[in-house]
Amino acid sequence: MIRPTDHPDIPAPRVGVLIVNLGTPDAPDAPAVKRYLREFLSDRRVVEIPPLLWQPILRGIILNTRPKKSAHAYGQVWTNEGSPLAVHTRNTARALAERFADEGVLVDWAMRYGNPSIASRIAAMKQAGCERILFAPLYPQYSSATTATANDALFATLGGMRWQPAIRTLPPYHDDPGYIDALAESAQAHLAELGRPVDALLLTFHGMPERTLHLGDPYHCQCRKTARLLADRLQRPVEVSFQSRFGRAKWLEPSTEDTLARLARGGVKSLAVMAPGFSADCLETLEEIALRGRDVFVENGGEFFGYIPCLNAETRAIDFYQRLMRQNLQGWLT
Ligand SMILES: C=CC1=C(C)c2cc3[nH]c(cc4nc(cc5[nH]c(cc1n2)c(C)c5CCC(=O)O)C(CCC(=O)O)=C4C)c(C)c3C=C
Ligand SMILES: [Fe+2]
Ligand SMILES: [Fe+2]
Repeated sequence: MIRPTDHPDIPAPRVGVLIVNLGTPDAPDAPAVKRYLREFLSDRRVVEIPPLLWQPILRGIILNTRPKKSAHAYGQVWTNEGSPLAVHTRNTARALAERFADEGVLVDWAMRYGNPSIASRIAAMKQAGCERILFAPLYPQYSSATTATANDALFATLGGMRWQPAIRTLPPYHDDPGYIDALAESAQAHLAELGRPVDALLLTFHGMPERTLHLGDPYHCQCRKTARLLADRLQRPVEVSFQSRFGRAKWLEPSTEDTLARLARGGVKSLAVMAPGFSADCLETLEEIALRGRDVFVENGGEFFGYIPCLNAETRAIDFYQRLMRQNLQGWLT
């Protein structure tokens, strides 16, 4: 007979939470951006063109032109602590780790592309005794190009492990009342800080090729639902648009750039813009929207442009994530 006391050296199985974001270059220079873009844009979930057609375009054209341009853009938003996306994701993990410390839950973070990789952090968590892991891609809306590919990378990692941890993956939280509340409170607080009322509020989401919608990707519908719930909660109308168009295919419409120009030309003088599809500020919000988007609005006759930051690692975000993770850890916490 084996009694528990026969094995006093085996530690109790631990629970871990791994929060995941898209990934970002290690430095704001062309070689680092090239490494990052090569990995990101070679993902068949992101660019759904057969590799025999796509790889020559990627390696022959895009990786020879885009890194320099993108490195310049990254340089405009880079901080002393690193890329904004990495800084906010790390700060979120640290703040959540504190909230869960008493319960012995380990909280870590990883990136789908670049560093720290999902494989390296899963290995480290297993090493630290995590036999149960909640894998949490921080994308409010599900998309094949974000949530699904993060899950793919996780399962590829598990494929190489003899003793796998048990896994739960975080579902999208685009319509979670706690998420809508956090967005609404953030919007209200930042709108008040602007010190003046705005004529319109624009919600900009990252774009996707339109065909992904027809192929059944729920992303577009989930963005629309987030927007509708947030408008209801704020009791004000909102505009919705999709940004960051890439390549020649038709992307979801209306585009953010066109919308900024249309609003300004239509007489909107003061505008607030928010990005409820991004958990953290990054190149796409800080450079594309807060800098270039502002220019488009002003060039077309707009006068005042207020950018409302993402939830990042603000206390209201951490409060929400703590509740969300706790719900998804049900039965795993003692
Ligand atoms: C090639 C097509 C792209 C698809 C499809 C796509 C979907 C998608 N992306 C995000 C979130 C982020 N994207 C970010 C950067 C970024 N995105 C693309 C292209 C596609 N994205 C590129 C080429 C880049 C790199 C920057 C550039 O060269 O312009 C980022 C920011 C990363 C950072 O380092 O700050 C995020 C976040 C979502 C949510 C999404 C689909 C729903
Ligand atoms: Fe993107
Ligand atoms: Fe962009």
